[in-house]
Amino acid sequence: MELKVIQGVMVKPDQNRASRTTEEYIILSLSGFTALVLFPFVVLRFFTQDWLLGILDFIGVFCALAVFVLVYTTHNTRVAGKILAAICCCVLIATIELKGSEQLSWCYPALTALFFLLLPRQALVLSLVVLAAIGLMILDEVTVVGALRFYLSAIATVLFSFVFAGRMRAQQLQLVHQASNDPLTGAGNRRALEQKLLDLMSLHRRHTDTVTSLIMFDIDRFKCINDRFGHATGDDILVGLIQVINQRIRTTDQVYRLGGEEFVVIAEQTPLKDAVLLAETLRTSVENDPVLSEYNVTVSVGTAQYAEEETAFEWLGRADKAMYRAKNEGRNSCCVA
Ligand SMILES: Nc1nc2c(ncn2[C@@H]2O[C@H](COP(=O)(O)OP(=O)(O)OP(=O)(O)O)[C@@H](O)[C@H]2O)c(=O)[nH]1
Repeated sequence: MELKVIQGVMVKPDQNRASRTTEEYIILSLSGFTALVLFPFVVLRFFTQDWLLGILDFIGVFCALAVFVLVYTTHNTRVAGKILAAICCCVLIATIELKGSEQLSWCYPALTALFFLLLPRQALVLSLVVLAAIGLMILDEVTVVGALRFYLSAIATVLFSFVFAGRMRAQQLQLVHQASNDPLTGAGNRRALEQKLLDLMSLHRRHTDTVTSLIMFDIDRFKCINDRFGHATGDDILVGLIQVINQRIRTTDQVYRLGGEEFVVIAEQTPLKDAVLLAETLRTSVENDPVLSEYNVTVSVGTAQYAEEETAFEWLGRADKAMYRAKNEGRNSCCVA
């Protein structure tokens, strides 16, 4: 593949950084909304000199705003989601403890919110714990029928939310997989490679002692293989090749399909000398694989360690040139940039 073709993998950091994930939008809206809803209550409590609840609501508003600022500035949703879930539960329990069963209706929005903030199972467990705690608190206050009505409706809300959140999460994971993986081989696609390179560029800027190598390889004379055995067999060979590669690389490393029959392995925390050994292992594994060898499948490989200050495009370009040297030197070999 010529350099102009891999130019498609261009890295646009600013454009990427500007976008926010769905999780960020959910937490920003929930924290902003919580602060907005609670704020009138803070004013009301202080106005009616209900100091304890006023302070409690004020803490709720303060924490919700802190979470909003945290996510807005750092894009970190994991910690923020947990903090916001904890605030939700604490404010809910404290309000019911102070004001009694008249505040029970706040359970429904608060427990539903947990499913937006945590993983479905975490939210389910926390909701049931909170409901059990509330049950103990209101034990003397409500009639058996009242308790039954509350519990049935609250548990139904929790279960509906759990099922809905579970479905949403499964669909989201499926979409993420489809958007970042090549449908034929299951390897990461160009979009995933571009994102990985973006992350690596940012990592190298922050930690200049980071060492990363890139291994690019291309099947030799794949056109002849296709012509001789058919396109369907060619497809099977691509799938088999990725299986062989996946068996040889670390579980933390990933192989990406750059296009056609050209692939890239990003070897993190791997200096050039180790990457060269890995490249040779990959080449011999393909050559000696019992299934691939039936079709005389071999690969030409180019390896390049990331050099400080270079762009992702320059890095890929060096590996690409090394790979073409391997092709020109007779194929089924490895060259280093
Ligand atoms: N079966 C199959 N073939 C593909 C796929 N993508 C690309 N190809 C084929 O890969 C072949 C690539 O051919 P070339 O770029 O000429 O390279 P080559 O024959 O491998 O020769 P060298 O790279 O010079 O060793 C073309 O025939 C493409 O049709 C695919 O998804 N499935």
